[in-house]
Amino acid sequence: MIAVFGGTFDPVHLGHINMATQCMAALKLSELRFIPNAVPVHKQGPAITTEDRLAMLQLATAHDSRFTIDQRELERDTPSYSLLTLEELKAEHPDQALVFLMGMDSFNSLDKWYRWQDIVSLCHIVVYQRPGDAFAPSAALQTYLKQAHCTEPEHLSTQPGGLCYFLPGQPFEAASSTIRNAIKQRQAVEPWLNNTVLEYIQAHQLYLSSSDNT
Ligand SMILES: Nc1ncnc2c1ncn2[C@@H]1O[C@H](COP(=O)(O)OP(=O)(O)OP(=O)(O)O)[C@@H](O)[C@H]1O
Ligand SMILES: O=C(O)c1ccc[n+]([C@@H]2O[C@H](COP(=O)([O-])O)[C@@H](O)[C@H]2O)c1
Repeated sequence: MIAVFGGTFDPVHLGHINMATQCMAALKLSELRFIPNAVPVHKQGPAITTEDRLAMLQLATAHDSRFTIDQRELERDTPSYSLLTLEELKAEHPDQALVFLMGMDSFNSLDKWYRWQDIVSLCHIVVYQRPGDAFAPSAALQTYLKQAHCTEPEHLSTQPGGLCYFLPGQPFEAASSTIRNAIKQRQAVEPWLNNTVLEYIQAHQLYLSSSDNT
């Protein structure tokens, strides 16, 4: 199975690392690829440089060699459509099932993604709970779930894509936008960040400027 975790990671936080860790355990993965995007489709562009986002992702994932970083979206200057990335991965690994990990807020808006129905047939979707984001599928997502909902993670490796699994686990309250705002207001952000990421943010004075996006 090829499992990927796409995000803006601006910055990567412990909520991301928590869900990635839970996903690796539940799906018995030998690798989970973080895929930082370059040009987010549905939100403002990152507040900091690609180099800084990538450096923090490297620091936050360094403790586990099963976490890898796939930089392909950073090399494109067009919108970071997940379908393109998944199609490339499928072409590279035609015999492997594909898994895309996301939080509940992403799942609730999945039917707004570019060619979402092609995405959900190409890969399995694995969803993690997020505090403040209740399960709220649209009618289109409910229809998808009628045939896609899967309760056994073992089933994911038995077919190439098309299933949706809700990963159990403790929700973790953290959001990159909250962290960026807190830093700008000189408030504490320690509970949400890996120590090395916090040190990097402080050393490079990230997210302090009022010109940074929030
Ligand atoms: N605390 C969390 N719990 C569950 N899922 C999360 C959490 N934080 C992020 N995610 C999920 O991780 C993916 C990447 O998230 P992203 O990098 O945009 O971080 P974010 O915290 O949502 O950022 P922002 O606050 O700027 O919107 C998304 O699918 C999102 O739903
Ligand atoms: O392909 C799309 O239309 C699409 C729309 C919204 C989000 N995504 C992807 O979903 C992942 C999480 O997005 P975000 O905005 O929460 O960082 C990230 O990999 C995005 O590129 C993809």
